[in-house]
Amino acid sequence: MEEPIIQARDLGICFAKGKQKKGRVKDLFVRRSANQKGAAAQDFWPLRHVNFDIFPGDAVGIIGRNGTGKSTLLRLITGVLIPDEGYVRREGRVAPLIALSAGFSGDLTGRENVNLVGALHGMSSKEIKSKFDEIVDFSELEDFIDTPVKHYSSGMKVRLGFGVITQLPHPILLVDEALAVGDAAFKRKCQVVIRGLLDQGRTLVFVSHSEGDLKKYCKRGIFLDAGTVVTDGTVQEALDSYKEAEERDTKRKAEKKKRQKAEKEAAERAAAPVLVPGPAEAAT
Ligand SMILES: Nc1ncnc2c1ncn2[C@@H]1O[C@H](COP(=O)(O)OP(=O)(O)OP(=O)(O)O)[C@@H](O)[C@H]1O
Repeated sequence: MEEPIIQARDLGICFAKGKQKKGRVKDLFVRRSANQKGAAAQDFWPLRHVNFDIFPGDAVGIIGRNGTGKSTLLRLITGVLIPDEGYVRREGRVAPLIALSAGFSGDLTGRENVNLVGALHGMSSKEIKSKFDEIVDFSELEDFIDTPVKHYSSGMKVRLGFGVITQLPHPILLVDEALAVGDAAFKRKCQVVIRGLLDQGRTLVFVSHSEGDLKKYCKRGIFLDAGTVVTDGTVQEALDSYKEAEERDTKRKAEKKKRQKAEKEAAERAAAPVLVPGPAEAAT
């Protein structure tokens, strides 16, 4: 049987509310389990007991409401975050487009960032040189390639990030909402590139709120809710499950509002003074 390229088992991560997650490198030396942490009351688990297998060539959409741990899951897959429970195992390197800027340094120019990010992801200077024109051409930043990235718009950063990251030869591509900021022409170009990578047998894990994009790229969908996998099936099944959860939630909220309104009205009625007719009124 084929081996998974990404495997998550009982995966969980704990954050402290109001605090930034502990640093990765420090964490390698000071490793404490979630249960041993001090401010347990402040701890929360955006993801817990998450299990899945992703196979080479899969294109998987990660679906879920805001704050349900989709980006956190991608960060766990890349190894930027370390789980507090369970594990996520990767067979092969990851090309991550998980932040708008793809890890760029604002003070460096586009050109310097291409060299830096390419090198950080393991490209040799010869490889970067050979891909450079294609990256600049794709991102349409010829006139701005020597401008510091901090002066780029979010769309420009994503274009350059997409250009660099999709040139990496790594078998796993992670994309987090990167297409959301692009205009229609950019989206069309991305579609061609992503299709090409999938045709080469790359594996895609794709976070998006766009049903259209999810259906365009992914056959499979994982719906995350309340920190865990609720549905792992076709992208349509995961989307249906997501919509059902949304409808249930909207209904629950409406019912709660109605109940609160009724309770408030009843309390107001109970507190209102009872008007007793005076003797003159009573005589008429
Ligand atoms: N580094 C961090 N430190 C502490 N809490 C964090 C950290 N990163 C994310 N969180 C919290 O973890 C939860 C999950 O966040 P995450 O960004 O993974 O959600 P998401 O599903 O990607 O949301 P969205 O759809 O809005 O992008 C949120 O409550 C968020 O505030």
